[in-house]
Order: sequence, then C-alpha cells, then structure tokens
Amino acid sequence: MDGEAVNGDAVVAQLVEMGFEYSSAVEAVKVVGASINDAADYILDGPRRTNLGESTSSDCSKVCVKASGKRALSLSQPSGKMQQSNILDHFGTKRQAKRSKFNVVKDDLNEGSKVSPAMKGNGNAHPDMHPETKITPEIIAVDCPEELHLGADWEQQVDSLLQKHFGHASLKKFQREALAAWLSHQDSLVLAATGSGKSLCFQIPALLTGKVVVVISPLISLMHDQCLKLAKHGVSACFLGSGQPDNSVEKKAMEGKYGLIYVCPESILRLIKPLQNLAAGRGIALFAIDEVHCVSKWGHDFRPDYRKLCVLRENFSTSKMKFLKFDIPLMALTATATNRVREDVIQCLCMSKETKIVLTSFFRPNLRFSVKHSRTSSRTYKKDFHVLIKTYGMRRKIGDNQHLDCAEDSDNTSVSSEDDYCDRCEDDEANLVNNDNTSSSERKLSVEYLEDETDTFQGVDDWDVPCGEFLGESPNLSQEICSSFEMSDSPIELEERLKLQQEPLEHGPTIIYVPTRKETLAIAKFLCNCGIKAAAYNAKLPKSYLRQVHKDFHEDNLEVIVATLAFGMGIDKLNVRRIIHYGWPQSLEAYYQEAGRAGRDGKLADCILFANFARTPTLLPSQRSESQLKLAYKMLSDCHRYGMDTANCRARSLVEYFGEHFIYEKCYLCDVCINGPPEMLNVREEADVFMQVLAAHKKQYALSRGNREYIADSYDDDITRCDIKQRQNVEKLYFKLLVSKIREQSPRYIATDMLWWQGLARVMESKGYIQEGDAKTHVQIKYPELTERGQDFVQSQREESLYIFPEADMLLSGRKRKSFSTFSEWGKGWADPEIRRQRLERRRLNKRPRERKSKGFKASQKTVRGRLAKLLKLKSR
Ligand SMILES: Nc1ncnc2c1ncn2[C@@H]1O[C@H](COP(=O)(O)OP(=O)(O)OP(=O)(O)O)[C@@H](O)[C@H]1O
Ligand SMILES: [Mg+2]
Repeated sequence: MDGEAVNGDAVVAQLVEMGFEYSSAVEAVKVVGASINDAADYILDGPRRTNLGESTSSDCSKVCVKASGKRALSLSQPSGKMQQSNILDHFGTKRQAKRSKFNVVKDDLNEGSKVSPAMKGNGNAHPDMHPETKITPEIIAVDCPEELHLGADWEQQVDSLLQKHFGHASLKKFQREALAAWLSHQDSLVLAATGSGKSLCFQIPALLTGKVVVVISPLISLMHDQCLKLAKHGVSACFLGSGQPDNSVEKKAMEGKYGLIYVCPESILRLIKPLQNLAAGRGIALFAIDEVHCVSKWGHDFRPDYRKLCVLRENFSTSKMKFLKFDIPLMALTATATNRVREDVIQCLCMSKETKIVLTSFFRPNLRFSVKHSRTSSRTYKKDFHVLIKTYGMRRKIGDNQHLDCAEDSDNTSVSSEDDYCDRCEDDEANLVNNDNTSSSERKLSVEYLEDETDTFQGVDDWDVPCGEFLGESPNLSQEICSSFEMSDSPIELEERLKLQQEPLEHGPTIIYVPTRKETLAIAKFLCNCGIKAAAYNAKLPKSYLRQVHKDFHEDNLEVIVATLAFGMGIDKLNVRRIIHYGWPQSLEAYYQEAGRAGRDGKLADCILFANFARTPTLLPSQRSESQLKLAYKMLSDCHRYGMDTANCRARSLVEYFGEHFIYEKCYLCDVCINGPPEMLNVREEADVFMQVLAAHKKQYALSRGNREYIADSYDDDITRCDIKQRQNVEKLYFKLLVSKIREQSPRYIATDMLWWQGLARVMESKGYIQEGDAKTHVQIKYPELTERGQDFVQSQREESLYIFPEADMLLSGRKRKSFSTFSEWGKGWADPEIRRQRLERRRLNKRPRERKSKGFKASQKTVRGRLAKLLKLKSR
C-alpha cells in the first residue's frame, strides 16, 4: 500500500513536471492508478470526457465532440523506446516499398557490396589511403564527384532529377549556387529564408552522385520528417539519434545502404571511423550541417555538441584520408544568422577560407506580421483568442471550401480595455520595485524552480526514438501542392505583393507558441473546450503522445497546436496559416524562425505576436554565463523594441535585423503598413524635462563627489569602502526615481504613466541622447545616463518641436489617465481622501475572484513552490 502511494506521488510529480495542474494530476492518479501514460491520457482526455459526460454543458463542447470526429490526442501508443519497425508502422511508411535506384549497394552485407555504374572505375581501396583508416575489406573506394562525368549540362541533369523526384520545375537561384559550389569541392554557407528550400541543396548531391550525403540535424522529429518526405520522393534515407543505437540500421547506414544519413551532432564523434570507411566505400558526397546557427553561442539555439563538428574537417580531409582528392565539402545551412553568427560558424567548423557564402533574401513576402497587445488575464484566454475560435467555428458552419479571413477584427485592436490595463500598470510598477528588491538567493531559488516550467532547446532526443529507416517509394508527386506564390530569390514585383494584400486567408492549421509547458496544456484545454481540435506539445509530455500529435498535425487532423519551442524547428508543412506567439519570444532570431513555419505554400499566412505591452519581457530561466546573460538580454531587448515599434514596416525590421538591405519600400502586408503609423507627437516639453532632470542629477552628483573622495582617502576601512560603493549607485539615477522627480517637479505630469516615460526613454536612447548607465544589460533602460549628444541637447535649449512616433507602450498608456502620488507623497497616499477613493475604486473594478479554499484546494498549490512543498510533505510521510 505504501509502495503504491510512493509510486502515485512519483507519477503526480512527473505530471506536474509535464505542466499539468497539481489537482488534475492527483485526480488522474486516483482514478487510473500510478501509470504515467494512463494518467496523462486521462487528463488530456478531460474536455472530451466532460463533453461526453455532460452533453448539455455548452454549445462549444458539442462542437468539440462533433468536430473532433476521431480522437486527435490518443495516447494509445505504448510508451518507451520505439523500434524502427514501429515508427514505420506508426507513420504508415511502406517498408516493402520499391527501392530507390540510388540504393545500389547490395542488400546482403555478407555477400559484399556492389557499386553503381557511376561509382565504377576504381575497384580497390585507394593506394594512398591513410594507414590509420581501417577499411572493411568488402567495401571499395570510389571516385570523387568530378569523375561522375557531370559536364556543363549538370543543371539540366539536376532539373530532370528535380522534376522526377520532387515535381519542381527548376532549381532556385540560391540552390543552383550552392550546388555549383559543392561541384567545385568548395565549402558553402547557405543563408536563405525559412521554407525557401535549403534541404534540396544537400539532397540533390545524393541523387546526382550515388554517393552518400551525411546530414547533421538537431532534432529527431526534424530528421524523421525529412526522411519520411524523402522516402515519398523515392530516396532512401535513415536517421541515427543519440539514444541506444539500433545496430542494424547504423550498420546498414555505414555500409552505404541509404542515400542520406541524418545524424545528430552527439553521435558524430562515435561514428568517425565508420564514416571514414563509408567515405572509402560508397563515398561521401557531402557533409551538410543543417540549422547551423546552433553552432554559435551568439545564435538563439546554441547546442554545445554542434561546436564539436570541426571533427568533420579534421577527419575527412585529404591530409587525413590520402585517397581523397579533395576535402569532403561542408555545406552549412540556416535561415537565421546574424553576421556575428556567420563568422562564428565558419571559424568553429574550420570551414575553408574560400567558403562560398550563398546569401538570399530573408524576406518572406507572403507573411503578414503583426503585433498585438495581449488582453489576457489569468482568468480567461477568450479576449485574445476569440477571433481564432470564431474562425474555426465558422469554418465548420460554412464548410471547408470557402475562404475566411480572421486576421482583421476591429475589436482586436492593439490596445486593451481600460480595466485590464489598470491591472497591468499596477503590476508593472510593482515589478519595477520588486525586481530590485529581490535578493540574489531568492532569484536563484526561482530560477531553479522555474527552469522546470519551460523547455530549453538542449537535446536531440525529442522523440525518444534511437533511429529509423525510410526506403524510397516511387515518387508520389500528387502530394506536392503547387504554390500560388512561390518563394523566389529574385525581386518580387510590387503588383504581386499588392495582390497578396487582397487575398483571403485560406484554411489551415495554427501553431501557438507559449513560453511554459503549463500554458501549452492550459490553452489547449481552453481551445478544446471551445470546440477547436487543439493539442498541447511540450518536451515533457509522453513521447508516444508527441509522435501522435506530429502525425495528426501532418495529416491535418488538428486545427491548433499549442507548443513550447520543442515543436517544429525546420518542420516543413505547407499549409500552416497562422503562427501565434503568445508572450514575448526570447529573440528575433527565434521569432523569425518560428514564424517562418507559416505559409510555406507561398500563400498568405499570419504571424501574430501577442504580448503584454505593459510588462517588460523577462528572460526564461536558464543557467547562463555572464557573457551569455548579457547577450540574452540584448536579444530580448531587440525583440521588445521590435514589438514596441509602431512606425516601421515589420518585415523590413526583421530582415534588416539579419543585416540584409531591404530593397523594397515596405511589405504592404504587416499591421504597420496596413494601418499606417500613429499620429506623430511633439514631445519637446517632455523630452526637455526628462533631460533636465537627468542633467540636474548629474550636476548634483558631481558636486557631492569631491566630498566623498575626501572621506574615502581619510578612512581606508571596509565600512567606508562599502559606503562609497553604495553611494556610487547614486550617480546613476534609477528610472522610477527619475519619473517621480519629473512628476514632483512638474505638476502637469503628475498623471503621466511610467510606461509613457519608458517609451520616451527608448526613443531618446535610439536618437543617441541617453544610454544605459548600468554595466548590466536590461531590457528597458534602467539607469539612464546622458550621452555627449544628450549634453548638447540640454545645453542648446532649442525651441523647435521634437516630433516622434509614439511607441506601443506610450499609446497604451495614453488611453488611460491615472493619478499618481509623487515620490515625496509615498506612504501617505491612503491618508489623502482623493487618492484613497481612486485606489478603492480601482480595486473594486479590478477585483479578481478569490481562490476557493472551501473546495479543499489551497491557493499555495497553484504555485510551483506550493506544489513541490506538498509533494515533499507527502513523501516524508
Ligand atoms: N526549386 C524549388 N521549387 C519549388 N519548391 C521548392 C524548391 N525547392 C524546395 N521547394 C519546396 O520548399 C519547401 C521548403 O523546403 P525546406 O524544408 O527545404 O525549407 P528550408 O529552407 O529548409 O526551411 P527551414 O529553414 O524552415 O528549415 C518544400 O516543401 C520544398 O518542396
Ligand atoms: Mg530546413
């Protein structure tokens, strides 16, 4: 009995880690027993259970049952490691499918290998082979690409392969460039937009030469998707994860059975010797390093194991393998790399000095970017998602064949209703204070606990499947959807872009990205209850469930996936119509890559960022070195600025962030291009006051400085040094204090909002008048300091107006005039009848329903700390 209780606790703990509510976890374990899968299944099945059990509950839930048809979120797959045969059965790949014509090495390994006609010509291992390179006797060294008789007409050959296998008419310009570099044995760094077709750059060499292409890829789900696609196009491929290797697939891979081998970076070190054998046998045409931004600490998805990939150049070069005539080329590919990341990649992978940089525009002309103020309180998601709910609901009513446009909704403006807003401003000002008062030990505690609430991109084994093989079927081109607006790498005519503006948003699935695992479940549950076929996806959910969600997503059985960043890098589903970021992304790189999963069919798609403009975004908790922390803040700050910007075309901002010159005037699709920028404001007076308070503080500090230096010289003890250190902070004027001083000095600003001044500070910083005075980085400016230009600004006392486009938070704060006590009045606010009246009124308006303790659910169990404390208590019993 005791043992059962302990097991039950462990299962509850695991469920809480997955993101489920503690109370649901306890209930599930009570009902189905101490089985993690059954319990998760039970909870995930909740909405349906409720609907079936309480058929009269709401119209929404009726829709849900009807619409769901079959249950999208089945956990029917057994958990645990999945064998390759299972994965093929699971995804319906026909194992007995016809072999690819490029799968030329003989099946039965015991009988030795054959070589393709293209490979003939060199019957034995190369005489110059390095002595250290042990070659399995039956594998024969073959020639390099230039002996494949690819003449000047290689482009035609490629085009016919392309047509035959993939149904595309011709290569894109950047694909041609990448292939030309590979053909001349050059390394290449391919930088092209998400969904532009980078994969073909490394898939074609396998088709063209009959040699193997080794692809380093970061996630099993991504490798799986690509292998499955290749199999459908008649190309054999396999993937090798970092888990327990399945010797048979790995052995076959190393003997040259598959045209493409996908492998995670963690496994490369272990496979060096077998790969050298493969290079000497069937031959390796190319090493492709996909999602190569993972190499760089300056990128957004840094994976330490990617940095070890320099072993590829070290071990597969002419100096190491004497029979090679050229180093095996490296092709590194990504859609999101700033200049700094590019340099880091080339250096870290030891790519040659002649590396060809294939650079195309990052611009995705069919993506309609917008930023909206999130109106969600902890009570409901309805305010933000009502358009989505309406869209999918209406679709059922009018049928699937008609177009719907859900993006425009006059009600869904970028500014919230006033009552929500009041809530937030108070929270925000409280945050500013609390952030500063939090002791470092408390911070550490919160990181330790909170880290467990979010997914970080760390490991490859997102599916817990060691490997899988995919044998090429006859190419099924009917599955290809022709693009109405193909992503092109040549400039796009204005007319074409304007045409998109008129296009309705077609039907297709939505991905909602949220920061925490808990929110994936909460929002998915909310949407299911509203009749949407939605599913949660986070790294801690059972792997069998995650595979099922992938399958349902690809088969269009799901309308919405609510996911952490665990879902989707490089996922190539053509008809994703909406990517919603619910909460600030951690960087623009991450944002653009995730947004890039929309509209890969070239048709109009929405990329909506919902964020609370009144709150400063925070970094997701993670262990970071000091330099990494600084960088993380910088990236988050850039992202925040993007969201606050109301005047610049979104597509332009994003593309320019990656160092590209945006050749168009604007995109004509984003919220700024459509709605236009807000009316300009003359902030001359406010800017003057702001700058004068800063200048006065600086002057005051300089005057008192002499005294302090005198004290420091006279008393050289610890206490004095400590005192001096504290006083040094006075040099920097804390932002909140600055605003209080402004309110105090100029009564006409007494009702102005902190948010408004934060917006102004950002504008003044972008104009070079102020800078952050603190050594640490912050998302918002925290200790503003005058620059030289700022000094001039103060001294010049110019009369002319200073027009700016108000930032999003300034606009938000402008909607509601609030009364504030000045700094000197702090503490005595409640004594002032007017202030007291206002505060009580605000409280009354914003009153939240109290937690119901009567139902036996303690408020403390709503927090991570509370739940864990409860668990520990149970365990210690
Ligand atoms: N030459 C081409 N003509 C038409 N369509 C193409 C061509 N090359 C690739 N595509 C299509 O482009 C889509 C996206 O391809 P792919 O997955 O390779 O994108 P990607 O650049 O790797 O994106 P990501 O950065 O998100 O990984 C695929 O569906 C593919 O069929
Ligand atoms: Mg890709």
